[in-house]
Amino acid sequence: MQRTTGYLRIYVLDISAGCCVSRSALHFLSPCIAADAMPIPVAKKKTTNLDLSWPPVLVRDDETDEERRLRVGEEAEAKRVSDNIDRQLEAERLEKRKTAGPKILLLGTLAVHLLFSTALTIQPPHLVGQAESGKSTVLKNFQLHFAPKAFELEAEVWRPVIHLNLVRSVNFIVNLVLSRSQGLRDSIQGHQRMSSSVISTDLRKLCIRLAPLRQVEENLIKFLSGDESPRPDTPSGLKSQPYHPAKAPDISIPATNKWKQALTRERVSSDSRSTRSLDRVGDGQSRRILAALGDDIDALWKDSTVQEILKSSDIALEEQPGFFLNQVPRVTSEDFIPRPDDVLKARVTTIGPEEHTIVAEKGSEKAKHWTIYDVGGARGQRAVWAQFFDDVNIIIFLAPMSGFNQVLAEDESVNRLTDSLRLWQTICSNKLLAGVEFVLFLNKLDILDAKLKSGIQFSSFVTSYVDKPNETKPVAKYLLDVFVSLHQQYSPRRRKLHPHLTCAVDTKATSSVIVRIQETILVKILAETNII
Ligand SMILES: Nc1nc2c(ncn2[C@@H]2O[C@H](COP(=O)(O)OP(=O)(O)OP(=O)(O)O)[C@@H](O)[C@H]2O)c(=O)[nH]1
Ligand SMILES: [Mg+2]
Repeated sequence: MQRTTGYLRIYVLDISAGCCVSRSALHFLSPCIAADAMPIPVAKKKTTNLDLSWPPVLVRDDETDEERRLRVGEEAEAKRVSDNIDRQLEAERLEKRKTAGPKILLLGTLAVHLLFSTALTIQPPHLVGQAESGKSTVLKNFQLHFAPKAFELEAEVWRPVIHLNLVRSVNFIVNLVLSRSQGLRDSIQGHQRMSSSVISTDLRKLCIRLAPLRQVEENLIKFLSGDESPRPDTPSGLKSQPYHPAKAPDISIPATNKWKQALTRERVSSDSRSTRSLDRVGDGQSRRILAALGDDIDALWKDSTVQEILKSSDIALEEQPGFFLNQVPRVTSEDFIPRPDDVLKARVTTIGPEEHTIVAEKGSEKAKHWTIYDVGGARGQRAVWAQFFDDVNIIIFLAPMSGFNQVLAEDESVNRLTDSLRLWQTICSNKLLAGVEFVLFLNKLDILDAKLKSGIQFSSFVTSYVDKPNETKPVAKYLLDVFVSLHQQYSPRRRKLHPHLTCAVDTKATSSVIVRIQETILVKILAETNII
């Protein structure tokens, strides 16, 4: 229904027999029905000429006593039904109110990029950019914090994703080693090449023994995308990416979590821990191959030549998403059930906005619904993101501090930290969000720490950081100050900012941050309802 200037126009009207329409809705519609659903002028001031009483009285002049008795009976019944519906609706509304919880929007740099290019018609410098800030990982932390049982039940569903993460890392290394071994062109510019003679026959043989993992990668891709046909690039968005010289490829699975739902159903409908049911679920064969090759995978990762090749190529696989090579025996064992920290480390690129409802399992929040919107980086999804602005209590913005020496995957001329700062400025200055409180996660503190400890100089990339110690604490404090001052400078009006230095894969530390976010939301709600 839509109100146009001076007219009430009904575009969709379907009141079929048995259809539940509340009295208030019928009140509103009755004049239009009487006017054959034609546009009618809406009285601007006086509406008394419209009979809005219920039930609508359509009494014939020649009505007999019997007809009157029937009509009055029908009207009484109609009123009873209508009152019932109203009561039901009110009860539903109250129930919903009881369980309705906060709404949170998770934003990281890439999502904000695209979102604002639509909402404000600003043409951002780069339309594709930085992902991996940790949005989905924070979402998992919320799930673990509020609904640990549900999280644990779902953990097994992540196993094929973790296996795919692992297999892709292995295939990446094998590609790298073989390319050296065969004297193929090294596409990593500016890095020292190793001569083919450095690769021992044993290492070459090890790589050949691991060849079946290519097929495992294909199988897991098909399995997760629900695709039966052997295509390298499935329409579902889960892509078998080409070999990249410096990075093990990510997995992209479309939003809506269909793969998870499908796998959860399979898991629930069978005893998935038995080998028979594993075959039925579909990843049984991949698991058996991985279990058989576990020792070889471990040997590959621990091989000194492999480590040397990675180091000389400036590739720190352990800092890349979806890294499981340091836990090969456990992850490749046939009875592997992922632990919460494995699930947090599992990497799937989010495509499209996802709405997640978490039903709190315990405490004062029990049965409360937390709605969290996790947005990803797909270009085609940008138009729908703006709708998530409505009604959110809090926006969590994630900026990975470890990105100071990295560039965007899709635009190598842009530093990741610069990109985060620009987007933070854009989101802070957005008028639509003037009334929304922001939680800032300066994330990946652990990776920042590892990088600085390995000798990478922060000031070489952030030249304004002069003569200060190359240590985690002062660097993190410096970044925090920069983000806070941008927020102060660009917010349309004063508002609170809740900044945190985080490591989203540390569930304990993140859990205490979530408790603080809970308190923030509570204070905000109380303030809005004038209780404080
Ligand atoms: N070491 C470390 N890894 C992290 C941290 N936060 C996230 N990660 C990892 O970084 C990877 C990317 O995180 P995601 O949560 O998938 O990133 P995202 O922002 O959702 O990325 P898109 O979905 O592509 O937009 C995952 O493998 C996480 O486990 C952190 O604080 N420390
Ligand atoms: Mg994500």
